[in-house]
Amino acid sequence: MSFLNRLFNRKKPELGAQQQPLRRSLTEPSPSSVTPSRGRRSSSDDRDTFDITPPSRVAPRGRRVGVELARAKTSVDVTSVRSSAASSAPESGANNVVVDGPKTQYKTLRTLHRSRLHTISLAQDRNTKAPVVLKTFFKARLSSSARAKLDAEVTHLRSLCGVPGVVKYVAHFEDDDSFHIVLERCPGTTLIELVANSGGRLAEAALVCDVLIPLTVLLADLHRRGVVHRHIKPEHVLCAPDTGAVTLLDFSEAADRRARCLNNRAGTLEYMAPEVLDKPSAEEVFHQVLYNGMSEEELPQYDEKADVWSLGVLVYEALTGCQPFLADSAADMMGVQRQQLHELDGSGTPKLFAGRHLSGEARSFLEQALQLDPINRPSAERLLQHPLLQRHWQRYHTKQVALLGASAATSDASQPTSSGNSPAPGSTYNSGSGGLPAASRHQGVSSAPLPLPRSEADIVQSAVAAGWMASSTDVGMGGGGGGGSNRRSAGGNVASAVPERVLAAPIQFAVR
Ligand SMILES: Nc1ncnc2c1ncn2[C@@H]1O[C@H](COP(=O)(O)OP(=O)(O)OP(=O)(O)O)[C@@H](O)[C@H]1O
Repeated sequence: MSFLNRLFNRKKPELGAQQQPLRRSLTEPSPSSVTPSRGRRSSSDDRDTFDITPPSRVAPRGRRVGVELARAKTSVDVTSVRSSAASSAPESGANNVVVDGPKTQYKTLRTLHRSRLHTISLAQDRNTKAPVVLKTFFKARLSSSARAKLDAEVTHLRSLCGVPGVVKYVAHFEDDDSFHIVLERCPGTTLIELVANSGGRLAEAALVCDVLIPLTVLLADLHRRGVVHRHIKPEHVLCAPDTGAVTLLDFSEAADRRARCLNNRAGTLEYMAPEVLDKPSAEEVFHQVLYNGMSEEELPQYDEKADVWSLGVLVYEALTGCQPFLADSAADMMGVQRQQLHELDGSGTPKLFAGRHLSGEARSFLEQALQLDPINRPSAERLLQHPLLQRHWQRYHTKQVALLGASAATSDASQPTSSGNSPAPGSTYNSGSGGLPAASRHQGVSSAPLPLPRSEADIVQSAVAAGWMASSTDVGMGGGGGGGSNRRSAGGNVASAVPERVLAAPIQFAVR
């Protein structure tokens, strides 16, 4: 489904003169750092992937005009590195496989997704009848580094089990041929499908309430735990607007900042932050450490702000139906990002926003999340206070409260039970959440009383005072917003201009 939708629904961005259309043919050699183009490509390894989920609904064909069929889903290959590199083999329970259950316990129902290395299937636990997702990796095709990544993924999934919004780990085990990870089957469709089924782009209110707020809440939580996902993209976000649940998938690239240095390029090219693009591949890091005697700490590093950039790309894509940055290699991508953000069209608008119908708030949000310098980019926690989220927060919360009521009326049976795993240590959302509905627990909605709704004037005034926007005319404007904020963000240091705690997010977080 997502392959078809990507193929037909996602329009190419309108390219500036400097940005060349991507028309790489399949016979054309790929750049060495990039996986070969075929099907829906993955970032994290050398898998050529094909999503074979049958289409459920298809977006209107009218939106497909001008689709670039050869638009690259360019991915960086980071798996050829040997797993013994301390830097690139993240903290993991490597080789310490715990067998949680036999394969026969799970009845495979339908294949969702297939790649050279693995198959993802819908399955059912024969004992509990619980629906699960089975990720099966073919051992013969796994390099040692791919295996190390797999172990790291399991380690992250286990340690994050119970964290609202993280796909829930159920079990993992291996047999002679394969390695299996069993996950809770999450509700909803991927964001890419949601966008496609909404006619090629999402309305701002729907995006913010159903996706952006819960996803930013989740990222803020992960970052407080030291976890950087490094693989945020629409295919890895499952959304269920009906229940308010948003689930983040694929922790194969996740890294714990407290346990290792983030110094290698990882993720999917289109969603990769500038400070990640210019890092060496995992193999190059391995080489530097092993052969040149460099220590991990000597290599340039990046942090969780990389996820904030990817979030910005995801939001742009959902609102416009186009990917903001397209290039064939990491080096090209850095140039494209700079051009799109810094080069102005005739009317003084950055090319990225030229001809885009975005509200002033949406544009301001994107300008912040897509700051080239991570120092100027707000944290996920800080973005929760952005006027774009503030404006829709009341609606988001009202919806959550309605779900709470519906859930309470039904029964207490909404307690998560499928995995039986204990909650993650230190989870801020586990205690006292028993009375919340699944969706609310899922997204960490507090049961604390709400503050009074903020008036529009309040939001505007605070946004201007906080430096999110240059003037009140930037707020709520259609057609790309005011020029003032463009000019500021192009050269200004927003971080230094933003006073602390000017805007308070209505939902309070326990910061650990
Ligand atoms: N727990 C889950 N519940 C429901 N659907 C899932 C789940 N896990 C994966 N899927 C579906 O399978 C697709 C592929 O999953 P995922 O992206 O995690 O695999 P992957 O190993 O990262 O594949 P790739 O590397 O090709 O992106 C998702 O886009 C989603 O549609």
